[in-house]
Amino acid sequence: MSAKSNTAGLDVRRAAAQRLQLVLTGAPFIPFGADDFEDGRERALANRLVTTALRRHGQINQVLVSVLDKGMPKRAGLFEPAMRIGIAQLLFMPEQGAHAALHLAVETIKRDRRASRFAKLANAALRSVQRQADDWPLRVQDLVPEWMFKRWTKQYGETQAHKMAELLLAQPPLDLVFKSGVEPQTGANGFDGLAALLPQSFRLATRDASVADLPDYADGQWWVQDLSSTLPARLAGSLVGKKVLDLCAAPGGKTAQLCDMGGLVTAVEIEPDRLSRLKENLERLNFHAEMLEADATQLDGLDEFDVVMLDAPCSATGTFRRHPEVLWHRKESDFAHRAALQSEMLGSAAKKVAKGGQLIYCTCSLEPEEGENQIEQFLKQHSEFALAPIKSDELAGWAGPIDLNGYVRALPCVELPNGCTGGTDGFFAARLQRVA
Ligand SMILES: C[S@@+](CC[C@H](N)C(=O)[O-])C[C@H]1O[C@@H](n2cnc3c(N)ncnc32)[C@H](O)[C@@H]1O
Repeated sequence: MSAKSNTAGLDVRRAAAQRLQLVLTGAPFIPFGADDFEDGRERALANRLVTTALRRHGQINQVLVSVLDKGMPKRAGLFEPAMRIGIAQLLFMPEQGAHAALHLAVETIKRDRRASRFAKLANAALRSVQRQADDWPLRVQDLVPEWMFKRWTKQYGETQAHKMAELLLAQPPLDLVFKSGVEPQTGANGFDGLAALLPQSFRLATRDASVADLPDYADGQWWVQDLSSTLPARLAGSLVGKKVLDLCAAPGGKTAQLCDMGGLVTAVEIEPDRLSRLKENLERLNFHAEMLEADATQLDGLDEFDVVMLDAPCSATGTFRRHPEVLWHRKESDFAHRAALQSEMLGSAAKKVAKGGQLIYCTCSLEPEEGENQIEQFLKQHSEFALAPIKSDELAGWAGPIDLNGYVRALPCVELPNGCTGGTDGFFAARLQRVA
C-alpha cells in the first residue's frame, strides 16, 4: 500500500474502509490481491474485514440506526465504511480485540479529510456498540434487505428463506470441475480435503491457498465452477461431434464443460475484456472453441446449431453467498428491465437452434421473472419449441434442484449430494427442444 502509516494495523483498516466505500457506492467488491498487500496475512485480514462487513451488512444497518441518533452524517468520506468495519470487528471478529477495533476505526476517521470532524461521534457510537456487544438482537432475516426476504418467503417459503439468509454467515467453499478422465490427486502433493459432489465436480474443504497455487492448476486439469452452475451443461447429453453455440460465454465455466463433453463450440461474448479472459481460461485448459466478440441479440451471420446454451446476463441474486453486495445493489424494479433483455436474447437464440436441437436457458438468479416466467412466456410465443423436462438421473440421481415442472431451480440451501455443506449458487435452467 502507498504511504504506510506508523500505527499497527491502520493501513489494513484504511484500505478496507476505502474498498468498502467503493462497494457502498455501487461497485462490486474486488478482493485485495498481492499488488495491494504483499504480506499474505495483511491481505487476508483486509479481505476478511470487508467481506464480514458485507455479509453482515443488514445487521450492521440495524446497529447503526440504533447508535446514530441523527442518522448517518452526509458527505462524511470514510465515516460510514470505517464505522461498518469497526462494528464488524466488535461484533463478529472478537479475536481482533475490542480496543484495537475501536481505536483503528476512529483513527481511520480522524485521518480522512471529510470524516475527521465526526471522530468524536464515531468514538461514542462505537463505545456504545462495544458496551452492548453481547446484547444486540441479531436476526437472520436482517441479513437480507426486507423486500428481498419477503420475496424469497413468498416464492420459496419462510423456512427456505431463513436457510438461504443463514448462508451469508460463512465464507462459501470453492468448487472445482476436473476434466473428464482426470482423477484429482490427493496425498502429499495433492489436494487436501476434496469432497465429491457430482461426477467431475468436487468441493474443497478449506480455501487457504490462492487458486493458482492449488495442485495441477498450471497443467490445466481443472477449473473453478460452483456446483449449480455446472448443471445447465450437464443437461445437454452427449455432445461428441455436435455443433454447440455458447451465448454470453465469459469467463467460460460452461464453455469449458461443453468443450470437455466433445462439442464443437462457438462461444459468443460481447465484452472484449471478458472475451480475453475466456481465451486465457480455455488456453490454460487446452480446450479449443471458436470465439466471437458479438452481441447475442444480433446473430444473423451464424448457422444453426444442435445445442444452443444461453446463460443470460441477470440480477445474479443467486450468487449472494459469494457476492453479498448483490443483495444491496439490486432494486425490485431491476428485474423487469433485465427480463426484457433476456426475452430478446431468448428469441435471438431460438433462431439458431436446428430442428430437433436443444435450447438451454439459464440464469444465476432466484427471481421468477428471470426464470420460470421467462420460459412460460417464450413457450406461448414459440410453438416450434417444447419443454424437455429434466430428470434426476441426468444429475447422477440428485433430485434436490429439480422442480415439479422439470426445471432446475437450485436454491442456495438445497440439500447437497453426499452430505456436503456450504450451499451452492442459486440457479435456474430450462431445456427446450425444437420440435418443428
Ligand atoms: C452470467 S455471465 C456468463 C457466465 C458464463 N456463461 C460462464 O459459465 O462462465 C453473462 C455474460 O454475458 C455477457 N453479455 C452481456 N450481454 C451480452 C450480449 N448482448 N451478448 C453477448 N454477451 C453478453 C456478459 O459480458 C457476461 O460475460
